[in-house]
Amino acid sequence: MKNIVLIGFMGTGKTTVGRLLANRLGRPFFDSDKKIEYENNLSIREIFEVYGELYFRQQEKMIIAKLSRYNNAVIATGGGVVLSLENMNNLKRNGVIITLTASVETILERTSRRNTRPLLDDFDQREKIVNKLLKERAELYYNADYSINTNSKSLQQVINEIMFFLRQGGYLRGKR
Ligand SMILES: Nc1ncnc2c1ncn2[C@@H]1O[C@H](COP(=O)(O)OP(=O)(O)O)[C@@H](O)[C@H]1O
Ligand SMILES: O=C(O)C1=C[C@@H](OP(=O)(O)O)[C@@H](O)[C@H](O)C1
Ligand SMILES: [Mg+2]
Repeated sequence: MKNIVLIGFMGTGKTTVGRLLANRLGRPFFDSDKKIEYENNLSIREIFEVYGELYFRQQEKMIIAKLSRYNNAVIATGGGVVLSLENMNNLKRNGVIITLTASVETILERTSRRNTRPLLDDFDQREKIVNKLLKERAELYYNADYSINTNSKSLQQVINEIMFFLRQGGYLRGKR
């Protein structure tokens, strides 16, 4: 069975939704950021601080290439995965791609709970940075099989919507 791959901006819910969806489907779950942290024995924040973003993007490419060879998994990606066409081609080869979206307001609210995202460190500039990055990336997030606006939807609602799409698309082979 194809992998189910979640893409989208920071704070749209990829990591949280991915884990719950994998539970619901009884499939293995992988988060590319978690894998990068594990393989480097450093947090994403530390990787950015010590080695810089370029190194992080190289690590991300390697991990995405690896995860893309899996089957039947749910894969949550980092928000910048779309910046590389190579990443997207790898993920698409054996995956159905679902984009999660949210408004700037929702993104700011959800990403303010934990400061684990080095790109959003500058507190006073966060709204500006989110707007700028969204502008640069918005089009890239269209590169998907399905898209869900998660604004004012509960996690359960988002997961139900994904399940509906997967069933309709025949991605679940008649399973619940
Ligand atoms: N639909 C939702 N409703 C309410 N909170 C959400 C929703 N989706 C995600 N969150 C919360 O937003 C925060 C960021 O979610 P996360 O899964 O880390 O996003 P991402 O991996 O896309 O950056 C978490 O605290 C998570 O619980
Ligand atoms: O958008 C980005 O460039 C990033 C998103 C983060 O993941 P989440 O989207 O899960 O927050 C993480 O990969 C890193 O901080 C860079
Ligand atoms: Mg995440």
